[in-house]
Amino acid sequence: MQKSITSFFKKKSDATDSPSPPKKVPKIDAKTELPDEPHIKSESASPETKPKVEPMSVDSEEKTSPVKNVKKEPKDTVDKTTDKKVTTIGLNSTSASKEDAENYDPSADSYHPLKNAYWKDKKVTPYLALARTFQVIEETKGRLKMIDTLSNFFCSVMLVSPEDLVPSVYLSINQLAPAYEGLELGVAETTLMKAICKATGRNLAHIKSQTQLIGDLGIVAEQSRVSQRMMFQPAPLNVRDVFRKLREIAKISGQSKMDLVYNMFVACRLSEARFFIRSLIGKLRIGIAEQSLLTALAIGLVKKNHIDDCKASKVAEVYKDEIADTTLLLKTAYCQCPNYDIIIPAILKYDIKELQERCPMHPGMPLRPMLAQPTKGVHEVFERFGGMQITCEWKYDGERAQIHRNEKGEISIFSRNSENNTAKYPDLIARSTGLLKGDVKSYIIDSEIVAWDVERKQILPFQVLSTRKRKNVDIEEIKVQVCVYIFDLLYINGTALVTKNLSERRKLMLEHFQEVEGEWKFATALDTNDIDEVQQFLEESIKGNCEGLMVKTLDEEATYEIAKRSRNWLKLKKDYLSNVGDSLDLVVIGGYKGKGRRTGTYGGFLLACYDTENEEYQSICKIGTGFTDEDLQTHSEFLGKHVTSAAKSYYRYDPSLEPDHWFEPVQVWEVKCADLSLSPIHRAAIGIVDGERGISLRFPRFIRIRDDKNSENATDANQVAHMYQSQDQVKNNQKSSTQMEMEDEFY
Ligand SMILES: Nc1ncnc2c1ncn2[C@@H]1O[C@H](COP(=O)(O)OP(=O)(O)OP(=O)(O)O)[C@@H](O)[C@H]1O
Ligand SMILES: [Mg+2]
Ligand SMILES: [Mg+2]
Repeated sequence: MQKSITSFFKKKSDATDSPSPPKKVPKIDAKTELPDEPHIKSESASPETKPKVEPMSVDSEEKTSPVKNVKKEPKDTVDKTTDKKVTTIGLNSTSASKEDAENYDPSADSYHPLKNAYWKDKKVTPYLALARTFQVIEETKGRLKMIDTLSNFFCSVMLVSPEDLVPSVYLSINQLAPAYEGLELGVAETTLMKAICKATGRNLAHIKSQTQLIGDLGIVAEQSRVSQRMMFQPAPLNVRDVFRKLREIAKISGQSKMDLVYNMFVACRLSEARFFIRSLIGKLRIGIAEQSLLTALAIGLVKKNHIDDCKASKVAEVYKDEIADTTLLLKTAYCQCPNYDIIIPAILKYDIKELQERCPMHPGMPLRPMLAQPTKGVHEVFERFGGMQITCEWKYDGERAQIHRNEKGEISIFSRNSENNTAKYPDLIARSTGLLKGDVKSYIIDSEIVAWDVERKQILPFQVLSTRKRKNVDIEEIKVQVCVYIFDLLYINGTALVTKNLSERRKLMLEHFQEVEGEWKFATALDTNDIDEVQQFLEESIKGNCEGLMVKTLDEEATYEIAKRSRNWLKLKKDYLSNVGDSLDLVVIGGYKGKGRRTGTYGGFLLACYDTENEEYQSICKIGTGFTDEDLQTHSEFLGKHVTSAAKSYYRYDPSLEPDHWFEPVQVWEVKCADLSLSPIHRAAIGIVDGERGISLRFPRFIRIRDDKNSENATDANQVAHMYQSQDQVKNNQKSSTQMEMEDEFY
């Protein structure tokens, strides 16, 4: 263990001591070729090395639509706005030419989603059009431009080949199915390298060394294709076939998997090879996150609605309000129905205003959980709720679990993050019928799973739960027993309850379910509006091994707000009521090499919060406290596997903070601090509280890894601003404590 970390540091530190320029992605054009290895000439490759091309199935329409049958478009549809940058398509010509395909550019200002959709005659979206879209997105800096480009492509698909919208969307986020189904590609790089060798006649050592040099097998694959002359060109790929085949590849293994990859790869042209290979590796590298994708879809839809009276590039300005409304409706529907197979046909068929009712929640499909806001004491709770009826529940410190049962009696368990945790809890499934009372066919309950000491009949700390195995759990081998504390009911026997008030939901919960000692319990609750009783209940919750209380409205403003961090659920924690009120969950983006006792591991780290609006990570503090030696070993080993050669374009930081190594945004840590202050260096929440200064944490301390949160669920910039503003000293005199800011020293 120790050895591998030391050698990792040695290798990496060599690289950092004599910095080499960041690996650049070479621009590809038809003339770019990798230098041929001396013993292989691709054009005169021997018959053995020459790929045997087995073209994949071709859409029948493509085979049978002879150019002469394609109707000429009337001349009066000429798009006067089209400039030279984009090839005008299908206006005077009878069909899309090779050039149309190769020059396809949905980022051009003059792009017209209908006229520039060069595949409109065939109504089947070429994979090359999608690959070209990815290619221009990869070269685009700004997020808005990126979204706009994607929306242009989506709009074209909506107009001319709507059947391809679902596969296009999945391919854009590199998913094969809804995230909660957990169908993943992740083909090993060596398997892909072998397929590339076989298809291009290059040898493995060459492909490996090029990949090391360039840092991206996708680019290497593309360059290898460029220099390869084929005996005959297989039929062009299209989006729906590629998607279908990728799903197939994910489900099979061994030689047939390898063959399928090979058959697809030989049919790739130009940048198709790059993105096809990247899809298989599982990293598309174009940075389209879920929220950007939903926005792009919404804009695409508005562009489609106004295709006749507005140039695509102007739609964003002219129909600003409609875009905002559409985006909100789409994102809201996605929170209760995170499934593009359902949402996309619905947006194509119905008015967007009907989306929510057309895509209802149902068991088996996770919904985004309602979240709570922090408070710093009982007084703040009463200030907020005034005379409203409230209830206090113990706040259990385990793992959030949304437990679903569908009509067929199948149970699924989802994490806070909508990940499918069903395989982690076969014990819960085995005992799930004990919970039912009366006639229950389907349900969705909201709960917290905690580790349970069977002998002492008491709750165990979170740390114990986190040692439980995650995958392929065998019920006989379970060491950590769990008890589920149920606190809400969201769906029962075919009816969604989210629009009902908590008191009603709770009544139904008590009616349909029963407690089983040490297995299923209702969260301990107290309905009271007496401040002393709340205080006392808080003390009791701590004695009962809980973190504090959740205080919730019962009858007024008491619906279940999907995906919202609601003011109607307040957290009241005992542990750090003092100044900050809550811990933060932050993303590790960089590491500083340790000195002295910490030599050989990282000694400190750079942390960031996530700004959901700009989709960027903003530095918030350096941290070097709270780690055991073992923690540092574990972190260094894990993060060492996620080092990147440069900061991501979506990291915001001051150059003075430059760490020894940058990391991919792959891990979230829970961190406590003494307080938050304005900072001239850090960028968290910049522009929200102060135009030029961000916010940083003073005396940050590592608490634990948050495996149940992904980087985009990290504490958001708005939450940071809110936490800063609600500190007593800020509220009292609104003055910053910049001078007090200190950097931790790492030893
Ligand atoms: N009675 C309860 N009602 C609601 N949530 C509860 C209850 N008991 C425990 N919890 C847990 O408390 C969480 C809310 O507080 P917590 O500080 O743990 O949030 P978190 O997971 O860190 O997320 P965030 O900080 O984003 O709110 C819920 O997500 C749930 O997992
Ligand atoms: Mg928690
Ligand atoms: Mg928290």
